[in-house]
Amino acid sequence: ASASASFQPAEHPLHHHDSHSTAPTTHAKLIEWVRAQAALLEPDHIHWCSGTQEENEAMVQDLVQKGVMIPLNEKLRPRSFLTRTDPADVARSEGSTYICSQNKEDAGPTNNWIDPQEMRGQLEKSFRGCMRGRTMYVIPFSMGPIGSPLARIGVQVTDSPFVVVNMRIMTRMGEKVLDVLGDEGEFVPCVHSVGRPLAAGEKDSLWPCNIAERKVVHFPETREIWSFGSGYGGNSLLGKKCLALRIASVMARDEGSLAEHMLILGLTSPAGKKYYVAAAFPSACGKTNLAMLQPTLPGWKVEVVGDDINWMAINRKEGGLYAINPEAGFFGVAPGTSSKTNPNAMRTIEHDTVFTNVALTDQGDVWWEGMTKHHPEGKITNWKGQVWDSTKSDKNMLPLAHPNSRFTVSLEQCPAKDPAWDDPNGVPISAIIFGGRRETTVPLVFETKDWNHGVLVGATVASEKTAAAEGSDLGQLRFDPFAMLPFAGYNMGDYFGHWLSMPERVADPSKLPRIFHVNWFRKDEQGSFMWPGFGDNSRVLKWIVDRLENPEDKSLYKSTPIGYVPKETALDLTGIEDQVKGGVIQKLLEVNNSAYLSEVTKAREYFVQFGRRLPNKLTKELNDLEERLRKN
Ligand SMILES: C=CCn1c(=O)c2[nH]c(Cc3ccc(NC(C)=O)cc3)nc2n(CCCC)c1=O
Ligand SMILES: [Mn+2]
Repeated sequence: ASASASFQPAEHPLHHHDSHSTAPTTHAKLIEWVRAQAALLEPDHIHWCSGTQEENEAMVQDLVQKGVMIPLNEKLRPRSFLTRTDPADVARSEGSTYICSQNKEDAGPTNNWIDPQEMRGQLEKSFRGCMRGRTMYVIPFSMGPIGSPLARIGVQVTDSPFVVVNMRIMTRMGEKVLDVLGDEGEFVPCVHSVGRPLAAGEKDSLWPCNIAERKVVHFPETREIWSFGSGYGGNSLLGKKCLALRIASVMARDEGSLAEHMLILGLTSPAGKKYYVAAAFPSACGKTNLAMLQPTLPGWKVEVVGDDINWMAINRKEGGLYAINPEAGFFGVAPGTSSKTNPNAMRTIEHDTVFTNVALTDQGDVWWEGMTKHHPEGKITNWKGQVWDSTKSDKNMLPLAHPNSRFTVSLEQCPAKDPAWDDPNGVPISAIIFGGRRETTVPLVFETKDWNHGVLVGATVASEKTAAAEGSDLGQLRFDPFAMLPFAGYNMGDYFGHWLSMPERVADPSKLPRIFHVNWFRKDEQGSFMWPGFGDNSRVLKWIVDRLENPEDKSLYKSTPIGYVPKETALDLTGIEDQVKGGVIQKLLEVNNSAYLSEVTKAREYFVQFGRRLPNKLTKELNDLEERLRKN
């Protein structure tokens, strides 16, 4: 850890407190770092989290008693709770998220940057004394199975017990991590505060936060994370986006591995053969739904290793890339989740789940838009705590659940978890899928020609701005390279370069995963979706497996300027013939060269911002694509 990198606090004696749990006796470096934070933050108490069930129950009871966590109906949803945030603290705050590398160019044009010394001054002002009247919880946590060679350890100090409860679900947290850390072990130092010191006797609010001074700051060279003023998910559970993506992507660049915003799923064919697939999608593409897919194709099985983050490293013994899900839980978007769209998610959250900003029924259960076709009967309390009456249907109380409302639940209790979900050695990745949300132009699925072409496709992942989001520039592309736009911890041009460097790092490049692109969202002239999606996406997964198994089989694909596209006869459409009849499949698999030439133009425009940091190999891939499109 870069304990020394934290502020040089004025030498305050560490307040001697009746800490509820005992501080570790060894781990000198960790103790020193905690002392330095306590001297800066000036908490009234320090509590070293053990991670035990007893400790968790005590914290939950305390939060229930305060009204921060509302117990749900014990019969309908046992040991589950609802928490409402401050309406101003409902999502990641991208505008106040910073990558403070030594020099601005290393953060790159897609990240906010402030001079690190300037930022340290700002943080010093915000953090000094901010935990007065509160308890500083010390959370040792492992991202990845404890002791796994692919895992990384962090230690977070926070003044939010709600954060502790959620970190216990989302990470491997507590004393057992310290045993692995040992005396000299490296850990990522994470400092978090809601930014609301309490005066003696002052009553705490249900959701303390400090929106005016909210900031989430990363110092990549020293691998530090500082988050102030927000209690919300991605801003406060620092193992997730901050460590597992922004800091880990910098570590991966330096170590020759990959830290990606990807789901990992296990796919078993009717023949009983098992493949592991990773996939990156921009938001609103249903990444969690794919991770837990219930295939409609008979005999096919999908099991989930992870739905959000993927750490892949070269396996020297076996060759190729092996992946772990560094997380131990799901922090899923609730709206749109139903027994139709994701039955496995609905079964996972039947108990021991923490819900944030969903609606509360008069039965004491949760509800959100899309869970059922219609609002449930009776009175429902919306995410702001206002009571909505289905007979009056007052519009300005909608939506009842916030669009970014979440469920926090342990992966352990998912009925579709893969047997290797927590295998410390990771799982071998056979295919990487990139996806976009495109109503036009992009076919249902295609395979890229080789790794470098695959990197170009990853770099040009995009979603059309949906009517809802952007009124005017409909059909405009919103690029989200590798779905990492808010999460790459360094210059995006260099990030592309790192992906392009992988073939030189492995002994046998043919063992690298094959790269595909999918698009579930094509619409016809009437504006209806052409592809049934959901469980029927298993037909695309089957084609991908067929391609992995029989790369020479010419009946499976046609070669096009953008890559290998299924021959229509190569897609197993058993049972959905009616839904895709009348030329729909031909449209879904068609490659329109002139339409793709405008894709090339848009990509060139997008890449201008990376200047000389854009790898030449990527420019070459784009030029080759353009040449192929012009020739045909
Ligand atoms: C594994 C599933 C992936 N997937 C999809 O494959 C998918 N496809 C669509 C578009 C669509 C919507 C409705 C229907 N059908 C009916 C009956 O409404 C079909 C396709 N929406 C989809 N969604 C939901 C996106 C918002 C998060 C989705 O998650
Ligand atoms: Mn995500």
